[in-house]
Parts: sequence; C-alpha cells; structure tokens
Amino acid sequence: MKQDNKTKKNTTSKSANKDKTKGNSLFNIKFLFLIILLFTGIALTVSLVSYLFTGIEDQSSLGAMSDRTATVANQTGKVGAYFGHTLIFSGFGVAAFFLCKILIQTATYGLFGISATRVKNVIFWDLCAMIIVSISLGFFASSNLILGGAVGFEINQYLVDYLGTIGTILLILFFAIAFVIFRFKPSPEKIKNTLDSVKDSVNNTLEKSKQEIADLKTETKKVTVDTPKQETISQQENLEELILNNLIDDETLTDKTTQQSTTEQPESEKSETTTFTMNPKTVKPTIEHSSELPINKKKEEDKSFESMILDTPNDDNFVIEAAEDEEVVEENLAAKLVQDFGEFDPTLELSKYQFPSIDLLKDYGTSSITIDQEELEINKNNIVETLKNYKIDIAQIKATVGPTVTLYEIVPEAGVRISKIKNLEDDIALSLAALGIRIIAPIPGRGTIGIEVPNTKPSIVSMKSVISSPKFQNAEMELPIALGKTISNETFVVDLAKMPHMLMAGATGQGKSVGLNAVLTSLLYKKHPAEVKFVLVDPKKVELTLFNKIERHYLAKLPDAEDAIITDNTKVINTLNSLCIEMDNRYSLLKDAMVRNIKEYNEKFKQRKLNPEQGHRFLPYIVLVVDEFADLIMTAGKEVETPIARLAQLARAIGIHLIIATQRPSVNVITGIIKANFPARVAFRVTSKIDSRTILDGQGADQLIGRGDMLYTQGNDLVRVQCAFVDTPEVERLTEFIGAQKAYPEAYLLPEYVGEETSTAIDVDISERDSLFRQAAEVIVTAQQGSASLLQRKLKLGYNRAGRLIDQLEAAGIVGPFEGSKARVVLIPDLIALEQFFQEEEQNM
Ligand SMILES: Nc1ncnc2c1ncn2[C@@H]1O[C@H](COP(=O)(O)OP(=O)(O)OP(=O)(O)O)[C@@H](O)[C@H]1O
Repeated sequence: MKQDNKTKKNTTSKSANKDKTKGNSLFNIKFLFLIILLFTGIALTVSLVSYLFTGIEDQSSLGAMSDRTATVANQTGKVGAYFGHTLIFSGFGVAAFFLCKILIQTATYGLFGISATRVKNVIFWDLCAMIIVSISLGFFASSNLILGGAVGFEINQYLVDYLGTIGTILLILFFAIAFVIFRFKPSPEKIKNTLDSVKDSVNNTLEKSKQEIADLKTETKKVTVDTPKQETISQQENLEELILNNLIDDETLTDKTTQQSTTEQPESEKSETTTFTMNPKTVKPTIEHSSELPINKKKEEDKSFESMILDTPNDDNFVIEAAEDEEVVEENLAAKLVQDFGEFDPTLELSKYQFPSIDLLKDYGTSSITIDQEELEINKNNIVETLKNYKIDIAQIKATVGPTVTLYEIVPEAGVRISKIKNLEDDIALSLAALGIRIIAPIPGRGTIGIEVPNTKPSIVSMKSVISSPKFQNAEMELPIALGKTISNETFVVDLAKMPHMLMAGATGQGKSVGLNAVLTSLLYKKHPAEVKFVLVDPKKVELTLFNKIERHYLAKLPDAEDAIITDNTKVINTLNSLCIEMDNRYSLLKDAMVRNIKEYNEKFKQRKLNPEQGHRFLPYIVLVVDEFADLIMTAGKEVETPIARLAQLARAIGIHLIIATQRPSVNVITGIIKANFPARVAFRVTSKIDSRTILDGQGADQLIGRGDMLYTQGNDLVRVQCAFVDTPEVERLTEFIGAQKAYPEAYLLPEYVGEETSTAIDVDISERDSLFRQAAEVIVTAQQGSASLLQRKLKLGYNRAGRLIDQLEAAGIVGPFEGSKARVVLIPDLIALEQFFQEEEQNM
C-alpha cells in the first residue's frame, strides 16, 4: 500500500517535472522566435534605408543574383537589395517601412509581454496605413516610383481610369480621414487640448525669448550693479539642487520662482532706464529661464523612475509574468438566448391546453338579488322600535341588501353608548324573530353601527357569476381565488399567494367542502397546469375524488404513490415531509439564483438567466389542501403538526401554500403554532362561541346562518361573504373537460421521502424489544384495536416509539399486518390468552 503511494507520488512528481520542462521549452521557443523577428525587423530596416540610397546603383545587379561574384552596394548585401527592390520599388514605396515597424513592434511587445490584442491592433492599423500612404504617395508623387511603389502607382492608375483625378483625390482623402478617425478617435476636446498645448508652447517660447531679452538687459545692468543678481542666481542654483534632491515639490518651486521673478521685476524695470545697451544675440544667457526648471527636472525624475521599472527585468531572479487578458464575453448570453429562442414558455409542453369555458358551470338564475321592499320596511321598523324601547334614538338608517343578509347601518343620536347597542343583540334578534343576527359596532372606517339581518329568501351565489366577474377575470394576482360575494354584492377575490396559508373551519354541513371546491375551481380557471400543482389530502375519501381525473395535469404525488389524492392518514406524513424536502430544495435553488421569492425566480428562469443543466427548472406553485385536519391531528399528532408548522412558517417565498379545513376548530386541533402561521381564516358556521373564538379570535362565526355564509379575515377586519356555490356535477364537468385534454406523462413528482416506519424490520429480535412491550400488548389486547395512536394516547408516547411497538407486536404475532387506514387486527382475543402467549415464548427461549 505504502509502496503504491510512493510510486504514485513519484509518477506525479515526474509528470509535474515533465510539465515544467515542457512549459520551459515552449517559453524558450517563443523567446527565440521573438528575437528572430526583432533582428529581421532591424535587418529589413537597414536594407530598406540602404536601398533608398543604393537602389538605382544596385538595379543592374538584381538580375544576376545567383552570380556569386556580382557585388551590390546595399549594406545588407544581395538579399537586402532584393528585399528593398521588392518591397519599395515593386511594392509599397517608402510605406514599406511600416513592415519594419510591424516586425520590430511585434517582437518588442512580445518580449515585454504586452497583450496579443494590442499587437493585433498594431498590425492591423499599420497595414492600413501602409496601403493608404502608398496610394497617396503614388498619386501625389507619381513621378517618383520609389515614394509610392508599384502598388501605389498601379492602384492610382486604376482609380484615375475609373474615377478621374478629382474622384481619386476625394477617395484618397476619404480613406485618409476615415483612418485618422478610427485610428486616433479624435474628439472635439482632444483637438481643443492639442490646439491649446500648441498655443501654450508658442506662448512659452515667446515668453522665454522675452525673458531672455529681459535677462540680457539685467545682465547689462549686472555689469554696473552686480551683487543682487548674483544672489538671485545662486538662489536659483540652490533651488535646482533642492529639486534634484526631491526636497521641494513643484508648487513651492513655482511659488518661489514667481516670487523671484516679482522681486526681479523692478530691477528689470530699473535696467530699462540705463543707457547701457548690448546686442542680445551676442551674449548667451548664463542660466535658463527658471520657469522651465521644474518641468525639465520632473521629466528627469519620471525618466529615472521609468528606467527603474524597465531595469528590473534585467535582474535574473526576478521573473515577470504577463497576466493574460481576461476573456471578454461579447454579448449577454441570456439576452442572446432570449433573442434566438424567445423567453422560456413553461406552458409549451401543453401548448394546446385549453382553459375550461365558463359554460361548464351552472347558472343558478339568481345572479341579481331580489329586494323585498316589504321585508326591508318591517325589519327597519322593528330595529328602530326595539332600540327606542331601550331609549336609543336613531339619527339615520340605511339598508344594503346582500345575497344572504341585509346590512342595516344605523347612526345613533349623539350621546348613545355603542356598548349599549351591542348588548341588545339578543333583544333585536327576538324582535326580528330571526336567527344569525350580527351586530358590528362600529363598522370599521364607516362611523356607523351595522346590524346584519338574514334575508328570508337568500339567493345562491353561483360559481359562474363570480368566475365571470371582471374583478376575477382581470385580477392580476399570482393565485386568485373567487370566494364569493360580499354583503354589498361585490365579488370577493383574494390572492392565495399573499395570504399565504388559509385555515377553514365550520361545523358539518355548513359549506366547507363547497368552499374548498370553489378555491380549486378558481385556480383551475386561472392557472395553466404548468403553473400550479395540487396536493390533495382527503381522509373522507369522497370529497375530492373528482379531481382524480386531472391527476396528470394538476396533481402532485410521491413517486411510489398509486393515487395522487391521499386518503390514508399514514401517507400524509410522508407527503408532508416530502413537501418539506421540496421546500428545502427550492430554497437552495432560490439561493443559487440570488432571488428572494418564486416569482422573481420564475421570471429569471423565463428570461433564460438560469441554467437548467445546473438543476434550475420552472417552479410551479404547490397548493396543499387538507380536508378534515382534525382527523389527521387525532391520528398522527406531532408527526403531522411539525411539518405543517414548518411549511407554514417557511413555504411562503417558495410557492407552497396550505389550505387546511377542519370540522372541529378546537384548540387541540388548531394549536397555537398552527394558528400563528395561518393568518387567513375562513369561518363557516360553528356551533359554539368558543369554536368561533378559536378560529377567528372573536365571536361571529356562531351567528352565521350556514349554507356557505362565512366570515373571512386576513389579520384584522372581518368580512362577511356568501361563499360561491359549486355543485358536484359542475366540478365533474370541469375535471372531465380538463382530463380529456393532452396531459403530462405523469403527475408532478414530489421528492422521495423515506419514513422511519418503513425502515423498521419486521422480524424484530425478542431481546431488543421495547421496555413497554408487555404493557403495549396489554393495551392493544384489551382494546382489541391495533393502532399506534391508541398506544400514543394510553402510554403517552411519541408517534415513532408507538410505531416501533406496533411493529414489534406484529413481529411477535400479536397484531396483524398493516392494512392502510384501518386499525390492525388483534390476533390475541383477551388478556388470559396473552399471558399464555408470553409463558410459551419464555419456555421456547
Ligand atoms: N355556498 C353555498 N351556497 C348554497 N348552498 C350551500 C353553499 N355551501 C353549501 N351549501 C349547502 O350546504 C350543503 C353542505 O355543504 P358541504 O358539503 O360543503 O358541507 P361541509 O361543511 O363540507 O360538511 P361536512 O363537513 O360534513 O363535509 C351543500 O350540499 C349545499 O346544499
């Protein structure tokens, strides 16, 4: 083993060495090539320069190149004479020097590691310049073939034949200007700057000469009054020294020099007054103009710095590696993909999918509300009179007729206490002889008190009327749900994505199942199968079965599940945990994509900014619908509550939304943790005030009149809504219509989840039995019911331990095998038989 490692190490080090040598030899070849290029460039320059002087002389010898005795005057011999002739005379004229430039510059750039892009640029522009110069000289100096060369001359002839002289001049000028524009990219500022600098230098020269004259005049003065000038000069010399030693900066220097010049000024003025004159040309100034000093010195400084940098490569130990230029992505890849293929369309696989038509829903013929004037009048009078009996005067009363209830809004006279009216709820109900009266005191934001009185003839709010309403059709929501109509007969549309989870409660027969169907129907009318998937849990087995037909369009399931609709409570746990895995997966996808929610993610995916090869995919919304949640909690307890709470807490951003319905809104079903995470609540009629408080955190649900009459809250206000009615035949027609269309090959598959109970071995060793095994057996045999939840309750165990015990009991032969949602059969009839069983077991051991 060790030897293996050793040989491995050896081979790796050998291969590393090999790589190194390979790299070195490659470097050497490149270096050699560049040196050859440099020398060729120099040789060519010499030969071309020499050709300019000796070309005519050598012309006769060109024919006898093979003759060794023939001599040429070119400094680089016959080869040089040949290249000079070919490139200058028969080629591009003096513009052939650009070739020398290209060779030398390429070589030096290569040696100094300057990027290949710059080298390419140089070659390109120099070749362009060579052709333009050759043609220009060929035209303007056509008499001298050496200037333009044969190429320039011939092209000119050709152009003149076709374009005439003026045309050729214009064309040449055009190319020359185009070259200058593209090569040097002159901008107005650049031109202005150049002009300014030219102006400055002219001015400087003028100043300089003026100053020189002035100096000379001072010099003249110096002949008579010598000492002060001496001082100035020595001062200036000192300054020079200072600059050289980098002790003062330019500014101080300029200040000082200006100071000097100002101090000098009167002297020069004085000098003007002297009569002594001198020819300035004959006298050379002893010192240059001081203002030039800093510039020169600065240059020198820069130079020394430059030479410092350039000197460093001479140091053999100091290797400079030229960093490679980063690759430039020419264009945005995502934008190109979108341009080529268009935005990603998630509906493409089922592009022919047709949304169901509204005609599939039934019209109950009562879309408009019938107003019974007489009834309104009687109710109004009763309310006013009852209140008067209690000495409450009303300033104003107004009625709004809704589908099931009429809202009487009253404005009491000043000084009436609201709580007084609120306490009269039962008395008003008595006087109106009606059930389900609800007093809202005050109506939030309206400044009135509301009394809701049920209509004697309530009208049905059909699903058709809410689906066809513009409010739903035009709703720009992620998951719009048309729940029904409010008291003012307005369609009530909410966004499930914003809720983000919904809790639905109501006593049996009050309209929960219809409510769930209304939710699902709304989504089916608005969302394509690619955009939303349902996970349906229906312990009653009959409520949601109709949706089986759309399994391959809209439903999601576990990979090993037979039916997409989950009717077995034990399978719910796996599904919930699988949803938790899906949630985690989606979160990591969102993190990779650097977005905060599913909407942004899908938007980015559609714009092809996310690579499917890295696991990215279009994410459909997932709506988990659980009917009879109470049943689930009773049988599975914490096993269900924990994943539900986790999903409720975290799943909002990644598009998993929960709708949970329960008949029993008691506190052990809707626990604190669940309540805290379900801000949107729908309450159908419940039987007690306590239930109402559990679901709504206040009373009201107990005063509803049933049959789809509901209260909706999303945190603060309570809205009374008449739930839209959708009957079973309508849902059947709808699902049949969708089910008959082309579908995906299978239902949307959720990630696999391996539950703990599935991994438990059946043949459990007797010695490994749980310490509570005997007690558990007694409980099961006494109750004659082999269920884990019974053990949980009786022995106060967790689900996992209870499940393990059941498995051990099965292995021992006390209970029968697992039979879906049914409790297992108990194979031992009573406790006496159980005692015998244990005794026999002991004997056999
Ligand atoms: N929105 C509604 N408009 C008119 N009638 C309704 C409405 N909702 C429900 N009903 C009536 O109430 C009956 C019972 O409704 P539903 O089956 O939805 O009750 P439920 O709360 O699901 O009962 P359970 O919990 O026992 O299943 C329906 O058959 C229907 O006649």
